[in-house]
Amino acid sequence: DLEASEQEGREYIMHLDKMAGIRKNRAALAEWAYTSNITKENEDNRIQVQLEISQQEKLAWEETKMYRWQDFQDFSLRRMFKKYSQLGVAALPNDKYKQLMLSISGMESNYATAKICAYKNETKCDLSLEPDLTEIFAKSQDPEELKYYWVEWHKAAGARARQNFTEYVQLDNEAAKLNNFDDVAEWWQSEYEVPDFEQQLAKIWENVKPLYQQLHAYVRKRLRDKYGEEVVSARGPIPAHLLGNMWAQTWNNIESFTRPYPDKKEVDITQAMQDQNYTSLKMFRMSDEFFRSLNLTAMPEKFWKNSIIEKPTDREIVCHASAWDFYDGEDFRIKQCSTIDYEYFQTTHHEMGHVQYFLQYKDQPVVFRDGANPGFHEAVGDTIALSVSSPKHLRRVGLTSGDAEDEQTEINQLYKMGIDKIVFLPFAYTLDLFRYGVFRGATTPDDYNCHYWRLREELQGVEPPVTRTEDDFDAAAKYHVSADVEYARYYVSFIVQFQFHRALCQIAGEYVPEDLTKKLVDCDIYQSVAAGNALSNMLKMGSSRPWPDAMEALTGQRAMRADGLLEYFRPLHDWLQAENQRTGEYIGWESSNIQYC
Ligand SMILES: C=C(C[SeH])C(=O)N1CCC[C@H]1C(=O)O
Ligand SMILES: [Zn+2]
Repeated sequence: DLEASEQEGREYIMHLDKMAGIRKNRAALAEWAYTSNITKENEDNRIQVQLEISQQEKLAWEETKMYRWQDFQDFSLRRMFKKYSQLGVAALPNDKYKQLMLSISGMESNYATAKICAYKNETKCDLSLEPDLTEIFAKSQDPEELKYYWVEWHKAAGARARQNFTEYVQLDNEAAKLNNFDDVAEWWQSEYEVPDFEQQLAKIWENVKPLYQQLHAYVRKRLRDKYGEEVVSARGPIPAHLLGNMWAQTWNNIESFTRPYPDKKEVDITQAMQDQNYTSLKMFRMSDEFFRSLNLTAMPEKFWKNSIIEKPTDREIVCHASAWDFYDGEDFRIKQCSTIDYEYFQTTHHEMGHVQYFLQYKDQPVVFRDGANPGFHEAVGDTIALSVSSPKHLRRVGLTSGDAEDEQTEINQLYKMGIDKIVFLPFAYTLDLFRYGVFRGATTPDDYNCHYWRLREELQGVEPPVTRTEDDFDAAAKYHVSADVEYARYYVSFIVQFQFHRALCQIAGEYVPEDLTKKLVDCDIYQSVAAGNALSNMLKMGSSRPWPDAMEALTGQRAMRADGLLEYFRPLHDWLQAENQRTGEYIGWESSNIQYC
């Protein structure tokens, strides 16, 4: 009868979940070994382990079909079975599975080991993306030098990945179909468990776009003032290589010469960190201390022993920052190639947020040890970093002596946050709108680069520094495209982190709507146990409930909405409108004169 089989089902799934934890631990160790020491031997071992594990997953998957779990009464039990009833890429036959793994690791190792020759010194050809090109893009104000490095990187990391990428699309779509999805786009979106996910993304963009266009217009004017009409036009897109970042995804590196009130005290946190002899370990210790001040969990001993927080000198590794759960309840790690600057100070909090989530849900069944949705996982660390980057907190830790808040300083502060958070949204939206089209077959290989730039121009208002053709494949010059990492998670994160931040600030008594002494922009939840407990209650849930339940637990809202972000940046939006009116700057952009289709 149903009762017995539900009890049998419970015993079975708890056993299967335990076995899954052991498999995931083994897979993570093999992947860590490879990405922290890129050798052919470690790549072969990683693929061998993934193949063996996929066999075991197939057997377990066959067994779950013996239970009529759809009729079970217990919500959690049904949810566990539902998740285990989806096999994933292991549904591919062995040879195709192996081919898919090879095409992805081929792209990822190409990206991680790509070396570029120095500008005006063709004999020095050992420059890496991290830290070399990243530092050049942060500091150089020479359009020709930036153009050179932009072109070389997109050749080495983008064009060279086109063949593997085309194969990956084909095989990953086959895996999607074996999981009863039309294509990978539908598979990725199923992670968000809402039927109108893509419409929600579009709605949010409509809400944020007016603010973005004002910020884009202001920045374009300031760049035109600096580089001249020949380099930056009055009404066209902004050339992508002038924005302080290889992908123009955040523009914080051009703050020093574009901020609204340049005569107000300069808040150069990178300089302050270097003057105070910050180390990578100090950044991690400070972040860990912030989480502990909220009554959240301290990093365990193994974390400090096993993490890699600086680029090794004796081997090649995947430098792109990552956080790792080894699913044994005690081994959690971060791998990143830290440099001592504001950007990596933020990244450290971002990655520590992932590990805090791992720690908070470590007692859930393995299958629920995940973010409520992928965007939630990306939002934890950033939410904490919103407090850390407030003038109040930076003064508390001695990173700025910034004068008391006045109107102009507040606009400078909101501008600094806006060129990080607002400008990121159209970039993130573009990356997965592009890949949705690719997976659906709407964008074919002979259109890949043209479609990519058409979207970037339409949504982000940027253009490539030089003509592009289909010999290029610029999308893969971004880590997540070369590493098969879905990107809508960051778009979701940059929206929900402001809903989380607002809720936490109210709980901490740091933000009181209409009370001008308790503004959202000044909020710092540091040492608020009440805020920490509220955050912990949401994080402990992992993916055991649909994400609207988790969102409601913390914010009282059940939907992701732009209102948190728009409320935070309201004063900046008003200022930008007035400023662009004053200068007569054209809002928006006409089509580019650069040939790319
Ligand atoms: C820091 C990570 C690792 Se999950 C990352 O990839 N991020 C963090 C913000 C956006 C995105 C990027 O770098 O493109
Ligand atoms: Zn992340």
